[in-house]
Amino acid sequence: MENRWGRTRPHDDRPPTKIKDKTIRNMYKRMFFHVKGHWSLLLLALVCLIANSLLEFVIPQLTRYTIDVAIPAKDYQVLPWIAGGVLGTAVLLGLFGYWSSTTLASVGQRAIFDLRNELYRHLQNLDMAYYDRNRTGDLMSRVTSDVGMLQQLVSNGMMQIATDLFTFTAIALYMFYVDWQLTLLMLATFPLMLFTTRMFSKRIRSSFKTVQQSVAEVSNHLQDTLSGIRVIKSFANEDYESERFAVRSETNMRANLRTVRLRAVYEPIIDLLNYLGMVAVLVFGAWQVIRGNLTVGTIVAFLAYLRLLQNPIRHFSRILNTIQQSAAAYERITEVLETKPQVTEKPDAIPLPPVRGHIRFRGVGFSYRGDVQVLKDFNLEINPGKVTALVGPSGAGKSTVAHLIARFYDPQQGFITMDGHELKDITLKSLREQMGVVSQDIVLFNGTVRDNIRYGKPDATEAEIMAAARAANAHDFIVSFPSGYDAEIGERGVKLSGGQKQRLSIARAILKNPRLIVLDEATASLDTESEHLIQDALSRLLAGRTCLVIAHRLSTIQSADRIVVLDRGTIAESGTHDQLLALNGKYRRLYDLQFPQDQGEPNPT
Ligand SMILES: Nc1ncnc2c1ncn2[C@@H]1O[C@H](COP(=O)(O)OP(=O)(O)OP(=O)(O)O)[C@@H](O)[C@H]1O
Repeated sequence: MENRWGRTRPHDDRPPTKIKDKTIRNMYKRMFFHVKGHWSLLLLALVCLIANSLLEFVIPQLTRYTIDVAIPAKDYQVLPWIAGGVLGTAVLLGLFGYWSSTTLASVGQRAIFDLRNELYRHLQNLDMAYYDRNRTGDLMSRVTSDVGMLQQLVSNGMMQIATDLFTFTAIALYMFYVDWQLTLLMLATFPLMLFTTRMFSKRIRSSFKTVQQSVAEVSNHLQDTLSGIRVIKSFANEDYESERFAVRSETNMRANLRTVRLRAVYEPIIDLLNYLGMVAVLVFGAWQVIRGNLTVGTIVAFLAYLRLLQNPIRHFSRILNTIQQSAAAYERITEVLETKPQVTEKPDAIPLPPVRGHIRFRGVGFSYRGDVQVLKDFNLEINPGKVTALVGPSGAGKSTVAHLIARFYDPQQGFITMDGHELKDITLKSLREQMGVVSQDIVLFNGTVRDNIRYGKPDATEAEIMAAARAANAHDFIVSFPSGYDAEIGERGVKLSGGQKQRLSIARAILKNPRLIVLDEATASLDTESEHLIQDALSRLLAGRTCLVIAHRLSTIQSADRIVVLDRGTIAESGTHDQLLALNGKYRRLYDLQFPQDQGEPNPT
């Protein structure tokens, strides 16, 4: 299934997709669903917020009492009580405020913790085709900055709306009770505020989506260029890359400026409408006081309540930003979460019994993107305990065969069996656990040498780790490091030479001790010494197992039990080295190309 959101386009000038109100509703549902384990905390926060709203009533009432009762009655005794009442209320407001914000923050953090982990788990389970379509930087920004946006929503926006509604209704009802005419007059500005808010919210929301997309572009660029910094330096392209980065940063800056401009217009309009409400209360209220219908204290209290009533609207403009930002982020997160992996396990998939390694491809047809057929009616048998080598020109489909065995992709036609079980019928874990893949693209993780060797068997003992390192001819160079097995290797093993990295990856595979080995041979040429050590390590790795060797150089596979020559997705020839040479076909031509000096004579090495 093609993910319509999957690909991000650099320099995308198209207007951002509009976020629907439904997205916001779903987001709220989802965030509440995520905090459902923490209802008690949420309830506590709600109680504190309601207490806060109720306490807001107290100070204006005390003010009204002072002006209307205490001052005319010259009641000195009551003043310390009023002072105490105001200060006490302020202290309580502070306490409830503290409790509500800390509880909300902890609910928010937990909801985000769950969501981020779910997202990461989902990403881990998506298939390779998904990673072919999507860029790493973009996915990274979804797990980091987009999830962070939602955090804002959970801890600031979500409950604030509930309490604002509560405060608003309580105060409005009270004011109606005291003076309905004044209240109606005051509320006349609110429809205008709502209309303005709605009008701006749409624009702000879509401009936030542009901001998020531009963050993803920046992140993509960073990921590509920082991990490929060697290439950039070797081409002396630092300035060129800096310029390309500046272009992406500029898109981000412009998108941010647009949102700032929108808010800069929106907020003063709301303030103006607020003042309009105040003018109405002041003028109409004063007129009522002059006519003797209202007391001065009531007007003062009314003005204080007006501020409280307007607070939710003012908050709303701030929360609006958070909501818009989070909705944009939420949409990008759900795009990932709703993507179903194409390579899935059947509900009744069985674990593969201890593998012998009898692999059969039957009428397999495969293409990566549906346009170019990489394998066509492909039939291959790999015998257990034997070394089968795949050779052929670049792009013939050799690595694809290995990808299909590991079930990184599923074929569109035909089927593949392992010891008689169709791959689709067995669990992915049991298949991959019994395979060792040693690839030309060696990935070592940041950590110590020991951590990297142990990756295939996390519970390995020290003795097992060292035995594997010895078998891979890696022990000697490891102990020559000042901290030996505890030596930290940099990101992707940059502190090691190419040959050392290969030997570590062989040690990792030897320790895992799989029955089936897929060896995607390195094309990089190494010095003779290193080459010899690696070949020696490999022969130990392959001994007694079922092996599929994807060979780029023919020198290393001449002793294979069977050599299969691939050409444009089909098998052109197969047999032993000598049989194939005698056939005088494609293998012979490949061989003569690589060893022009021994025309006709098999190379004994
Ligand atoms: N992830 C992918 N998405 C799309 N097309 C791909 C992908 N991987 C490989 N291909 C295409 O499939 C074809 C076979 O590729 P494959 O890597 O299997 O060839 P190969 O024989 O291993 O080549 P080489 O010897 O150069 O590694 C090539 O045309 C390649 O461009």
